[in-house]
Amino acid sequence: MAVNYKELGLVNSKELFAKAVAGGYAIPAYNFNNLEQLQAILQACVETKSPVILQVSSGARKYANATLLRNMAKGATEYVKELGYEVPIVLHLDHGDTFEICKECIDNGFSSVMIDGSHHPYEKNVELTKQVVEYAHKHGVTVEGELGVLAGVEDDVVAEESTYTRPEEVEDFVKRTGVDSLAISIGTSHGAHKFTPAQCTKNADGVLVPPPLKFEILEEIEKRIPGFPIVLHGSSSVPAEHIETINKYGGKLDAAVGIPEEQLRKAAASAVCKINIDSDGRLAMTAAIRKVMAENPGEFDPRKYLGPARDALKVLYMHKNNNVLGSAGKA
Ligand SMILES: O=C(CO)COP(=O)(O)O
Ligand SMILES: O=C[C@H](O)COP(=O)(O)O
Ligand SMILES: [Zn+2]
Ligand SMILES: [Zn+2]
Repeated sequence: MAVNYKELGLVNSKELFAKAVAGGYAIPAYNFNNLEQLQAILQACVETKSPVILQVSSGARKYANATLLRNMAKGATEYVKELGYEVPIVLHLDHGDTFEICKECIDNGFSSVMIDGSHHPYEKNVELTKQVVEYAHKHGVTVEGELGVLAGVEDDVVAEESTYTRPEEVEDFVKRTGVDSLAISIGTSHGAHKFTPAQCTKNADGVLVPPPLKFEILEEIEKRIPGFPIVLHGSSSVPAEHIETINKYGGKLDAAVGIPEEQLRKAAASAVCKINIDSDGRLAMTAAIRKVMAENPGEFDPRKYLGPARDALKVLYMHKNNNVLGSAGKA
């Protein structure tokens, strides 16, 4: 039996995006796969009074099970009330790649889906996206499409190099598909290894600074579809402190450089109204777990390392909402 998102207390992204574009901030889209990640996201968003998009990838769906996920989302809407502030929650499919997976999510309580047809030729992308939009809109579900390909790994697909979004395509794509938001490629990429040190320069403090995002492409896109909600994937900043902690306690993560927060702030102030962050959370969790494991080798109660991991995640998400995305206080 199909379950509509409204029965779970969720909202779609329509109104949140309109406010975010007008207000010059971005809604956080944080990926989750388990209980601790969900708790951290919700606690952080309630404390900062930020709307939130809970993102689930195909891999996360396989990992967590559709029935459990649906009930976790329902639990999320009740949990935030218990925490004392009812922030709006969107349950979003991240990188859906077929009509079938989008339909399955829509029928299982998701309030928003991404159909990522960007790996197909343009006309096929239009056709696939339009098919998803037609089904989704019948159920009040909002749809994110994508033009341009990000480098990095997404759901087991590895793109060696990015292909920037072609501004001359966006107007036609948005008109013909009816999508509610558009993910673009302007130099971000998925994963922790976005840039090699060789691609970066060192600033006065010795910090590696990667080449800037292609803001000129974003500006050109905004000119062609003014006020239309734009989404930025691959927006982890890869904090050096987490890399250092991971490596200090037995890990081996070399040469990981992400998107500087300054650039994300600039993007959030524009028509970019959804910023996707997953890798930073993975790093914060892993750093906390490695530290506990190394300092307490006799520990075998998962709560003793997942608890600190959850706390570290919460600190990270509060920082993003307060200082990077500008979403704090907007719920
Ligand atoms: O875009 C993402 C999820 O769709 C996540 O990007 P990061 O790997 O930079 O966190
Ligand atoms: O786009 C990629 C997201 O970070 C999700 O990653 P995943 O497919 O490993 O769950
Ligand atoms: Zn893609
Ligand atoms: Zn992504």
